[in-house]
Amino acid sequence: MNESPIASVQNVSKTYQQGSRDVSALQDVSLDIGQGSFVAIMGASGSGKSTLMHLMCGLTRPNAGTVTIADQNLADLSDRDLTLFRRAKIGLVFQAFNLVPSLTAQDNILFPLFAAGLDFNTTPDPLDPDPCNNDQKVAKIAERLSITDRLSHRPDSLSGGEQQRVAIARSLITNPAIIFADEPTGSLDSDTGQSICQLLRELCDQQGRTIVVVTHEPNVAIWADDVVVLKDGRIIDQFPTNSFETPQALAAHYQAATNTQHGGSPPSGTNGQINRDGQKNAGRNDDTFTSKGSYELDQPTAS
Ligand SMILES: Nc1ncnc2c1ncn2[C@@H]1O[C@H](COP(=O)(O)OP(=O)(O)OP(=O)(O)O)[C@@H](O)[C@H]1O
Repeated sequence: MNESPIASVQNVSKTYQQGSRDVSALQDVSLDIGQGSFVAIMGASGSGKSTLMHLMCGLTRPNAGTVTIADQNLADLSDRDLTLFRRAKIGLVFQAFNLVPSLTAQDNILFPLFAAGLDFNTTPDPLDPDPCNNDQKVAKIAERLSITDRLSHRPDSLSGGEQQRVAIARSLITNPAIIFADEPTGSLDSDTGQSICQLLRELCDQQGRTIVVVTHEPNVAIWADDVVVLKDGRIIDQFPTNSFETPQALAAHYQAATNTQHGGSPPSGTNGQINRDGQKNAGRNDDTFTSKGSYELDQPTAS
């Protein structure tokens, strides 16, 4: 990684309070994500994937360690400023799409722009070399995502794949520094899921987008550049996907990593940005928290 990472997690630990018990979700995790890379975070249920993603999104704060996104240490932001930062700099994509049912696709896509206090009708997007107003911006993104003819439709008249494309368009509208996708194909059939993966890959390759995907699925992870494996709140392995020709081969390596106490064989091609540690049992024992689609969404509840 030649330049400073777009996302940096350093020695981060997160413990949840559950009644009188402490539940350790992450232990001394360090991870750097380079600008323009596509990273998949894998791990069994309860391994800490969503917690790590929430920390990087600023949806929750660590008990120890630092999270830096686009050169901003999130600990230096008040809750309000953190919300504003998240709206402007971070794109979120969810398994359940989380579109507002009463809004058209066009208005769903535009929503984060207004939530972030941006308006390309009055102030051109400084990050876009081709100045355009709000509608032109939506049109441009929609064309890239092949949803131009769906913009006037509400979510209930869109297929699952189209809804996820709208959700990805929504995540792009503010030109975020990084896009986080939590099980983005989890509600889709396998072919549609693969087309969404291909789209994410193209956004990375063609537009230099930085993409972090949380997934259980090797056939999603194989589209990434690198896979980070969590087990019991620790990173136990990190490997580039180009060593694997098929999702099955990737799955075999992943299984080997998670079945051994300290992870799989030393990852080839790692860049020293990942700390790998042994395991510590955290266990999953809380049902007050749902990792899928339960985030603070910065958008209105459907009426
Ligand atoms: N709000 C919370 N309160 C108490 N414990 C929590 C809370 N959130 C997560 N945990 C616990 O932290 C650990 C990590 O949870 P996390 O949701 O990050 O795992 P995950 O890998 O994303 O799981 P899944 O794949 O099932 O979504 C688990 O033991 C979980 O029970």
